[in-house]
Amino acid sequence: MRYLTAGESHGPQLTAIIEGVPSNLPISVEAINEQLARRQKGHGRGRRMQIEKDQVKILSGVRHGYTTGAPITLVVENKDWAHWQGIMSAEPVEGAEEKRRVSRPRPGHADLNGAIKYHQRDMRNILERSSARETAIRVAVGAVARQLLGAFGIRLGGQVLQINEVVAKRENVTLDELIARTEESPVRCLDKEAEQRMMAAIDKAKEDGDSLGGIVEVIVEGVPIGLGSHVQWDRKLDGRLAQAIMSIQAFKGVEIGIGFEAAGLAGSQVHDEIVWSEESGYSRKSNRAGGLEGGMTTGMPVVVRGVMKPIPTLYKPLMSVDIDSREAFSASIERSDSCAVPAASVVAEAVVAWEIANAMCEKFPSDSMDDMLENVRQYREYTEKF
Ligand SMILES: Cc1cc2nc3c(=O)[nH]c(=O)nc-3n(C[C@H](O)[C@H](O)[C@H](O)COP(=O)(O)O)c2cc1C
Ligand SMILES: C=C(O[C@@H]1CC(C(=O)O)=C[C@@H](OP(=O)(O)O)[C@H]1O)C(=O)O
Repeated sequence: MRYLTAGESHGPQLTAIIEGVPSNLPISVEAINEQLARRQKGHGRGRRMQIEKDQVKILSGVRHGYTTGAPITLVVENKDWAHWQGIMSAEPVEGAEEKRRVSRPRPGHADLNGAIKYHQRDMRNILERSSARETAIRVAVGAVARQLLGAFGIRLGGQVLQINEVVAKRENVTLDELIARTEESPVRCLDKEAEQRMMAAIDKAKEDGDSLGGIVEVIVEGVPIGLGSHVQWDRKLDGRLAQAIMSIQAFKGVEIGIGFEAAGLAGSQVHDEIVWSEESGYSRKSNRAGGLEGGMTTGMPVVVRGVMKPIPTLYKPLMSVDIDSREAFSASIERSDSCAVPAASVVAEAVVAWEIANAMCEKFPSDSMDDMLENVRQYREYTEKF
């Protein structure tokens, strides 16, 4: 499968074209909208989230609730477009081009590098596309991938593990419990005490005109053994997951399993011992590898973490340079979130869902669900008996 997204933050809409989704997959618009609503929540979001009420429109590739095998077009409209029509118009509109021009690049955003690279004297032309508004349509794409995974009993959830200095205590919970409890939390965190401190830290940052980052985790259960491959660099699933997470706006690091902690431990403390039983075949005593070895799934839950840096736009801006005068000025202030880590955990789930679904489609014949369901069933039987 593959997909592309298009659309500006304050343009009329975001669009995605997905190709390669098996035919005869039931698609629920409501389930896509649920994911879109999850992404809009979270303590620390800015005023834009009160304007938008993200809803998907499916414009192709689905008929009467089922995929046909044709490319699927998804659209999420920007309600804020109403306030930006002249400024963002594709046709020239007299006097509108100069309105909301950005000439003072924000440190940490794409403004300056993009302006230089694309020969743009108005950095709005960079900001509009680099904006994480684009993650809305990626969550819609991820929601289609989730529905595909669901047909094979593969499920996933996510949580926030850290915001700024506040680290959540780890708890051993089932995936169902994780999903239910994070849904109730304004910061998508299981640890109630940490949740309160995270919210206080976000409020304080907002008051100070500052912003905060953090760490999110995604867990995928029910994945068959052997998705991805060891044979070629670009087929390694751990590498693809890392790219997917790093492609989310503001993500600066990725870990799989115990990740960076492995550097300080001996091999005997890291690798997961292999066991076999009559009922379930091969399994592991632990899952420090996060469900991936040699670029392939082990059948244990896939565990991926990502670190998000603090939001670049600051209401108390850092110093920058005006590209017209080249004099020192405070960076420009755009309406902004102060912390989007909880929202980003939903985005992380979406991009991970896509990569796992894509790996499923590569491993199994995937023109239609009919082919795929039968092949996955046979393969699971085979792996249990191996
Ligand atoms: C869900 C989400 C919301 C974001 N909201 C903002 C925001 O309101 N203001 C801002 O300056 N950056 C925001 N960002 C981050 C920027 O989009 C990102 O830092 C920028 O595109 C530069 O890319 P880079 O940080 O990956 O280098 C957000 C990121 C995510 C994932
Ligand atoms: C619109 C979204 O996030 C936006 C991401 C973003 C950025 O610079 O990345 C800047 C802000 O845009 P605006 O200035 O229009 O408020 C966020 O609101 C969204 O998540 O749907």
